[in-house]
Amino acid sequence: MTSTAVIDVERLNLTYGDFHAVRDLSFQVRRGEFYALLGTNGAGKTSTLETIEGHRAPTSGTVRVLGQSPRIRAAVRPKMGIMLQESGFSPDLTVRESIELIGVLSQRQDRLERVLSMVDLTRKARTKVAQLSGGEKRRLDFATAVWGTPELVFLDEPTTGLDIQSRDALWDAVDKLREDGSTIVLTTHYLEEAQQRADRIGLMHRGTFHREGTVAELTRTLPAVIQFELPGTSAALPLPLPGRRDSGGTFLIETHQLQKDLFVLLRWAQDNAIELRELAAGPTRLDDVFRAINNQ
Ligand SMILES: Nc1ncnc2c1ncn2[C@@H]1O[C@H](COP(=O)(O)OP(=O)(O)OP(=O)(O)O)[C@@H](O)[C@H]1O
Repeated sequence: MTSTAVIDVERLNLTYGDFHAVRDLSFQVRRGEFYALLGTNGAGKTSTLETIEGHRAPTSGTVRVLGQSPRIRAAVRPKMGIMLQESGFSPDLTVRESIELIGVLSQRQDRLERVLSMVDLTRKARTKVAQLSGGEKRRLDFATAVWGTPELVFLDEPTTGLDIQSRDALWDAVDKLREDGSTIVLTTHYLEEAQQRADRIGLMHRGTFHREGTVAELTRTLPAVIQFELPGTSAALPLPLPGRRDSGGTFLIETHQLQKDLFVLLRWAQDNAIELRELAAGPTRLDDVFRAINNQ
C-alpha cells in the first residue's frame, strides 16, 4: 500500500452461496481524494462498500482502511462517517437527540449547533424524526457524515429526494469536509454529480471494474457529438461530414476531432446560408460510457 492510500482493496472476492458477486477487485483511494464508485444495477458496489465499511468479511482478498482491517471496528469506525441510504433513526427521537446519539456512537467530538447548521436543521432541532419530510430525513442522515469531520466519509446516494437548494447545500458541506482533509467515497446513480465532482471513478459491471480513472480518462475513447436540426429544404442537402439523422429529425455527427469538424460544419452552414437550429456540441458524457457497457 502506498503511504497516502486511505482505502486499499486487493483482489477482493465476495460470494453469496454459488453466486460470485465481486471478482478479483483491486483499487486504492488516496488521502483527500473524492472517489466515486459507480456501476450498473447489481454490479457489486454495495457488497464492496459493506466490506470496506467492515460489515462484511471478504470471501478472499484483503481490504485495508487507514492501514488496518476494517473488521477491527474499535480502531477504524471512529474515523469513518457513513451516510447510508436509510440511517434508521428512531422515529420517537428529536433531531437534536438523534444528532447527539451520532456523537456518542461515533466517539468523535463536535458541536451540536455547528452540525445542525451544516445540515440546515437548526429550526427542526426539537422536531421528532417521525415528523420530518423525506428531504429533512435525508439531511439528518447526512449529519452522520458531518459530525466530527471524519477522516473518511461514505456517501450512499446522498442527494436522493433532495430539492435543488438542499443538494447545493449538501455539496457545499462536502466541499467543506474536503477542505478540512476528509477523503470522500460516493455512490450514486446521478452520473452528473460524479462527473462534476469526483477526482476518480471506478465503474463496476458484473462484479469487477469495467473501467477506472478520471472522468477524462473514462470518456476519452468515445467520440464527441455534434447535433443540430436543419430547417425546410436544407435538410435535403448533403452534409459536409458523415452523420446520421435520428427518428426525431436531429442530425448527429460523431467525431474524435471536435474543434476541427465543428469548424467545417459552421463554414458549410455559413457558405450555404443555412441556420443550424438547436446546435449543441460537446464531449462524451458519463451516461454514454454507461450506455456503451450494455452495447458491448
Ligand atoms: N445477501 C445476498 N444474497 C445473495 N445475493 C446477493 C446478496 N446481496 C447481494 N446479492 C447479489 O449480488 C450482486 C451484487 O449486489 P450489490 O447490492 O452489491 O450490487 P449494487 O452494485 O449495489 O447494485 P444496485 O446498483 O442495484 O444497488 C447482485 O446480483 C445481488 O443480487
